[in-house]
Amino acid sequence: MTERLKMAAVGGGVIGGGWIARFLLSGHDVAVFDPHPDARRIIGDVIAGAERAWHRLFDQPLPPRGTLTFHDGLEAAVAGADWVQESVPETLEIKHAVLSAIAGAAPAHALIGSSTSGFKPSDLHAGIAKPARVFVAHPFNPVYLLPLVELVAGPANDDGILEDAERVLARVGMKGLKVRAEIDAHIADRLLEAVWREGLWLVNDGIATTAEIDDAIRYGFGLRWAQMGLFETYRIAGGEAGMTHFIEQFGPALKWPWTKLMDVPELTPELAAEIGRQSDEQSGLHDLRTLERIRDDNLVGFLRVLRENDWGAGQSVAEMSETLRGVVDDAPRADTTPLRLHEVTVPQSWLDYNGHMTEHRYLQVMGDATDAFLAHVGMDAGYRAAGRSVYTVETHIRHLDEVAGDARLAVETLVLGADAKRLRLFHRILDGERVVATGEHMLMHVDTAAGRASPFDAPLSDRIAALAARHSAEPLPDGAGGAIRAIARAPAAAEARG
Ligand SMILES: NC(=O)C1=CN([C@@H]2O[C@H](COP(=O)(O)OP(=O)(O)OC[C@H]3O[C@@H](n4cnc5c(N)ncnc54)[C@H](O)[C@@H]3O)[C@@H](O)[C@H]2O)C=CC1
Ligand SMILES: C[N+](C)(C)CC(=O)CC(=O)[O-]
Repeated sequence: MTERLKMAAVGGGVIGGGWIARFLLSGHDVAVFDPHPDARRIIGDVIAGAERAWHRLFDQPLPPRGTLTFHDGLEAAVAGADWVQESVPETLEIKHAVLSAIAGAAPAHALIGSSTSGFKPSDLHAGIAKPARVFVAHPFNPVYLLPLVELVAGPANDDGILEDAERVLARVGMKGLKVRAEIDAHIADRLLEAVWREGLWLVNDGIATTAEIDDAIRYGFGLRWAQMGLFETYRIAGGEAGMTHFIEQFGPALKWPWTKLMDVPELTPELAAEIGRQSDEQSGLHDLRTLERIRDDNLVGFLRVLRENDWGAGQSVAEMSETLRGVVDDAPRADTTPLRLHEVTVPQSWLDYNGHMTEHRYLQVMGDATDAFLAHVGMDAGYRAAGRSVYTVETHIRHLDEVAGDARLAVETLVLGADAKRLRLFHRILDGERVVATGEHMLMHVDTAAGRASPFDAPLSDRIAALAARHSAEPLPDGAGGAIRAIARAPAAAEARG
């Protein structure tokens, strides 16, 4: 049984809303305090966008959402919480008042993270009577998609608090990065501020528009940064001689007066208005929700590729996918007959020239459903590392109906038979109520080192046998055991000539 955590969110704006969505979609309960009169609607919109993005990111059933409650007072929201996330405006006065109230009302074991972008833990602690449980947990927007959280503690914190925080964050798919020492703006905002400062100068000096600066990022180095960051990218840029050569070649330029990093242009009303005008010209054809959707779809695409390549943030997504499977396996629906273990939203890139899901994607959906089944019966990385796996030796697919982009597909799975070494699975792909395909698959258990068939190991064999026995009470599904329909073959060439 996976323990459901009790989360509290104080502040539910851009960042608080993102935390709330991530917690809920991971299956944990969230209690919210935000005095904004529209807080429920604003948070509801963020959750809807986040759920849409998660359906595109994770090709599997999501656990039932946790319970969301709104409270009129901060004390009621944080009562009984395991984790409280503070995301109120970035003003030290407000942070002190709110964090003091949280630390006074939350249980002694609660972890209290502040989303602050720039304040050090000691800045926060200076205005709090009970600072030991309050630390910096700085996320990135959109919080429900980007895994990073910078974790910073100060001298007043309990020992080991960041390690505890890391463990909780891993359960909601986030990567805690412990910052070794307190500094203003942690690590990432130092870097972001440097680029932001330079961007403001380039607009101020009339060198580039907001759109041109964004193009300079998104068509070039921004793409590199998402997957390798700064130093690994430059190591490669040093060629065969590597990083040392890169520094020799480009290091001296750092002393040239290229940048204006120590200064910031006067943010006059005129400059702010000009940046606003350029930004409207660049992005004003899309409303905020459309821009958020475009951003989320692009991020999901990157994350999916990084996951396929087992690289960077994609590893966090893969780990979260396993965590979510665990949560779903605890839910009653995992025991239904037939099993429903796999769901996927059809990306536009899966469509063919007819505008329908192309044929090999049907097999991909079935293959992923088979993997979900194998995980369900206990075939995990440890089992495979011990030299045991399954190979598919035969497949018969019936393509029954068209599937459009963005369709949410679910797969029902029956065990039609099993013996010591073989497993016969039957999948039905459903688009709502419509059966759009069926697939029947024979899988062979193998000893991968010896390269030959071998019996399933216990307890996998017992779980498969139990499911096979339960599923044998079901009528044989339509299409099971079928072969491709015969049509008359053309006469042989010689006969045709005669
Ligand atoms: N917006 C961003 O890109 C990022 C912001 N952050 C940090 O997150 C925190 C929040 O920023 P945003 O979400 O952008 O601000 P926001 O203005 O969107 O949201 C702040 C929310 O706090 C609520 N609030 C105000 N006083 C409150 C109180 N006393 N108790 C409870 N709720 C209260 C407001 O009603 C509002 O909904 C800040 O510390 C900021 O530095 C961190 C990462 C990125
Ligand atoms: C602008 N900002 C300092 C609030 C940005 C962040 O803190 C992180 C982000 O999401 O870019």
